[in-house]
Amino acid sequence: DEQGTVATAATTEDTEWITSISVGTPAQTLPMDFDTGSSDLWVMGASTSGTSGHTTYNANTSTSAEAMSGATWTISYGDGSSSSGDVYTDVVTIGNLTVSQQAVEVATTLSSEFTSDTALSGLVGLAMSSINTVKPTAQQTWFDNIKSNLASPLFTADLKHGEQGSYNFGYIDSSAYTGSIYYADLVTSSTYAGFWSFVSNGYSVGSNTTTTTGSTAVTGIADTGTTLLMLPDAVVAAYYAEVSSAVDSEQEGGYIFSCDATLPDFTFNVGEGSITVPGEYLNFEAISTGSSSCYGGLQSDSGIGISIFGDVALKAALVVFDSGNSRLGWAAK
Ligand SMILES: O=C(CN1CCCCC1)Nc1ccc2c(c1)OCO2
Repeated sequence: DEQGTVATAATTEDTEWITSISVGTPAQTLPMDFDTGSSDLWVMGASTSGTSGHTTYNANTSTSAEAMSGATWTISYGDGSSSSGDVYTDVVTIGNLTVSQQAVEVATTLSSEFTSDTALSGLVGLAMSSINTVKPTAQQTWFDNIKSNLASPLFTADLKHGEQGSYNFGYIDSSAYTGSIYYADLVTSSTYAGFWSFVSNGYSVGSNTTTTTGSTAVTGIADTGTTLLMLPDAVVAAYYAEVSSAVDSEQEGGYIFSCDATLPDFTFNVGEGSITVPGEYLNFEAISTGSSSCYGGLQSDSGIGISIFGDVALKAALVVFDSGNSRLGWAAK
């Protein structure tokens, strides 16, 4: 009945959270992006071009590494980034929990988004193994491999605004949240199968004084690998209608507003309850260094096909990825 916890820390502007894992024997420590929106654990290889400045994984120096002959993988993400390569199995330890034969996908090709992001060595996919990209045989995620050893078949994400957070495996830390955990069942329809997906049946803009509420039902995914909160046009327009300086900028590819604007809170329903994202989380960053125009943390999901509750929303909550009960839990903190 194992339990584990691992610290995670955001890069500048809360753009991505980096979490260290150990791979191989002797252990190679790698800074990774834990991504509940995908299901491949991949690492930059020591001999891969474009990895200078990165910490990389060398299967040749790991006595526990074994090549998975004939296996390959290739993945592309919603932001247009991509990577591909071959596959080994090796020992992978996260927060003192060890999977002895984890599929470790080694990148031999990397898009520029990854070669230029020297903060990370790869990704730990934490969505369902059904969407793992390894061929000819899809591989299990690290979580699916460790799950049966855990006290409870779940993990939690506790990302924080501008400070260190944590991922816990096998238990819910009762001191990490306030009030109740509100649960929503996973959505199993084809578009959402494979993701930590749920339906939010309403939202409101602003704190309890002036609020506009909407009954738009939003079906989205809890995605630690996506920075922003990406919701349907109608919801996003209703939010920015309360921000007098906001405009939907073609040039910037989304809503921008005056950096000194006081932004309203954004509240979305989950099950019997709701989660409130503080207005300050919805000012993502200046559109350029020193600019007085800022880019919104809430943007439209048009063109994506699904709504995404990314880090802007996740850091307002303790989020429970409850595999055992096929549900997602959200609690204030
Ligand atoms: O691509 C991602 C997340 N992805 C996680 C792995 C690292 C690279 C970024 N999110 C995303 C998903 C849909 C999108 C989008 C971004 O921009 C427009 O549509």
